[in-house]
Amino acid sequence: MSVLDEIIDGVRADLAERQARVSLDELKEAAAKAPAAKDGVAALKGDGVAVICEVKRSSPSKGALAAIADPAGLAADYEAGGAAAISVLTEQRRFGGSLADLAAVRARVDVPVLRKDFIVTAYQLWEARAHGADLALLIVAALEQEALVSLVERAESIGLTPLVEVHDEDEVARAVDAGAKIIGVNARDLRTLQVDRGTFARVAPEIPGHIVKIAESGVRGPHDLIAYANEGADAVLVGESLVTGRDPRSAVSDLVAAGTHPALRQGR
Ligand SMILES: O=P(O)(O)OC[C@@H](O)[C@@H](O)c1c[nH]c2ccccc12
Repeated sequence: MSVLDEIIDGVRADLAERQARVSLDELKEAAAKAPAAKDGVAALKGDGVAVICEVKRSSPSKGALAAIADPAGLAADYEAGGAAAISVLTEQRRFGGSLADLAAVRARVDVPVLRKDFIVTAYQLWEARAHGADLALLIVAALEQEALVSLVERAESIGLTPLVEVHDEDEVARAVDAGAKIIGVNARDLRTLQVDRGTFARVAPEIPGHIVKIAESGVRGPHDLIAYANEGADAVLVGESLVTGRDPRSAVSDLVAAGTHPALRQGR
């Protein structure tokens, strides 16, 4: 069984517990009361390279990264540094996240918020919206095509912008067929947990021009952002290097400065 399969087994078990506690109707009521969803595509399409910053306590590859006692405070630092959006890991077993983290971050920042999890049912999309998310991650490798198509449609119908994650050319074709408007290319293969920073350069040319392209994982600092920008990234998604660094706000502003540098813009 791959790591991805193991993670999803755990996600399904936790999901069954929540479904036993909270009905879909209750979630829909909460979603109706949530602040209107922000436009995820617009937030990532400005001048320069948008920086999406992640609230991430641990990971299956590295174990514990940072305690993050105050996820909303961290998100506020990210926003102050110029983050275009905040990604909140809500998977509990391997990443140490929760829906409470998502709600806390949502209450604190104005930029769009992504629910980062292993979404396999529409119930989780309603949870995302009920806790104030604007975007939701859908991982192609975790879903049959039929499920992917229906989750993309459902996400959009409830106001969420799907961020569809791929890690090879075949998955790009599936994401495009499913109608993705934002595609994230994950340099980490979730089946093996190996990072290959060449993934974006290989896979991005397969993504049609009108689709927002995000380079995900393994961004250590401005030099990686610049490399991804030169390969056509509209945005980067950064977790580990921010949560393990000393000063997340200045680390984000260094990334944002690199991504808006005039020399970079000319080349894009
Ligand atoms: O911490 P990093 O290497 O900067 O990566 C962030 C993000 O890309 C990574 O957390 C991620 C990308 N896709 C995912 C899917 C599920 C869980 C986590 C992820």
